[in-house]
Amino acid sequence: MIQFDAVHKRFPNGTTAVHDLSLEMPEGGVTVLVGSSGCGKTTTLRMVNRMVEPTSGTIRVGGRDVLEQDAAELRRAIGYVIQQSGLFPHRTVLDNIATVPLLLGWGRRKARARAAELLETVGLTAEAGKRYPHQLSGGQQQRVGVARALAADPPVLLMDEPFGAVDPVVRTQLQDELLRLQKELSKTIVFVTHDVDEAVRLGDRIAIFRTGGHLVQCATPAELLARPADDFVADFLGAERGLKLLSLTTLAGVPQAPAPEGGTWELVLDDARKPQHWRAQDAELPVRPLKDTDSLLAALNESIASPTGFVARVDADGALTGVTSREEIHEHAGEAHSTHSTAGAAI
Ligand SMILES: Nc1ncnc2c1ncn2[C@@H]1O[C@H](COP(=O)(O)OP(=O)(O)OP(=O)(O)O)[C@@H](O)[C@H]1O
Repeated sequence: MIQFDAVHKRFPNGTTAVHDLSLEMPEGGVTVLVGSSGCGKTTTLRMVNRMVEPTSGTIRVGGRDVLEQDAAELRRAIGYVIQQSGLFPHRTVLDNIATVPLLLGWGRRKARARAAELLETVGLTAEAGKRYPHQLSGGQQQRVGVARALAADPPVLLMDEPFGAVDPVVRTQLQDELLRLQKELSKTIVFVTHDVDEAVRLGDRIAIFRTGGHLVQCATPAELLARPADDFVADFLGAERGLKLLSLTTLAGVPQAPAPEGGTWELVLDDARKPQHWRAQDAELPVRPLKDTDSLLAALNESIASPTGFVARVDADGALTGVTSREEIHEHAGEAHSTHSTAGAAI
């Protein structure tokens, strides 16, 4: 969908922001651009909709060279979300969302109806639509930014650190929302972030840049974590690279057994067989039951916190299906790691 072919960007002051970039961003997927500050992520993103023009090389969107298209038209066909949401302060939320449809000549009624529909899609109430941007929280403003970018249903979305300015809890919620929306909409998304965890969570592919606008590696999150191309990538991914890899593997294939009885600690269930807590003679400790869709990393974490080393496993309704031991989780964690590390090694 988006193709960079030998793209260079040198600013008039002599700074090379992007160096000989060849990269394909697949249709319907999320490509995350990461790297340290000043490595050319934003410049790369902004060349897609011609907010920055390349010095040389070709960028194609949907097979068409962006330089051969009218810049304003191109921009209207590409959604753009930035960190500070970029909303117009003197327009209501609903009118902000309706901006591009109005520019496209949809007519006020149709544009507003579309905006109202999108408010709901991004989890905001109709009442929020009547407010002005400053009357919303930072997280809500970011949701409006996403709704505005989606308004004309563009096939491509460019997102430049869209969740960089909100606290970690809201950030996780916004990431979840984006993943949910993406399942429905399958947009081609280019997403810039500094945060490796965010990249691993959201990316179908991750492109890592280093200073001077050099692309070092572009791969799926699992490939990248298991087989970083060089020390720069390994350092960038951090010392917990192995643990991050476990966040990509689910508990589904890990066996479970009936909860043990008669030991020091007992798993207490309610009438619906939902785990409540671990109980000993004169102590109670919390339990965090896990579903098959939870990650091996969450399981490892819970097995360390559990007084018995057992993780309680539940079905979709939260009822106990069995337990898994710390040893079993360790063994599967090791296997998951070696599978990812050796997969493709023979290619
Ligand atoms: N308009 C400009 N004129 C001159 N130099 C620029 C311009 N825009 C960006 N640069 C330089 O180009 C390089 C890449 O900038 P860019 O904003 O693309 O990096 P980035 O990876 O997005 O950084 P950050 O993560 O800090 O946002 C930097 O050295 C920056 O100072």
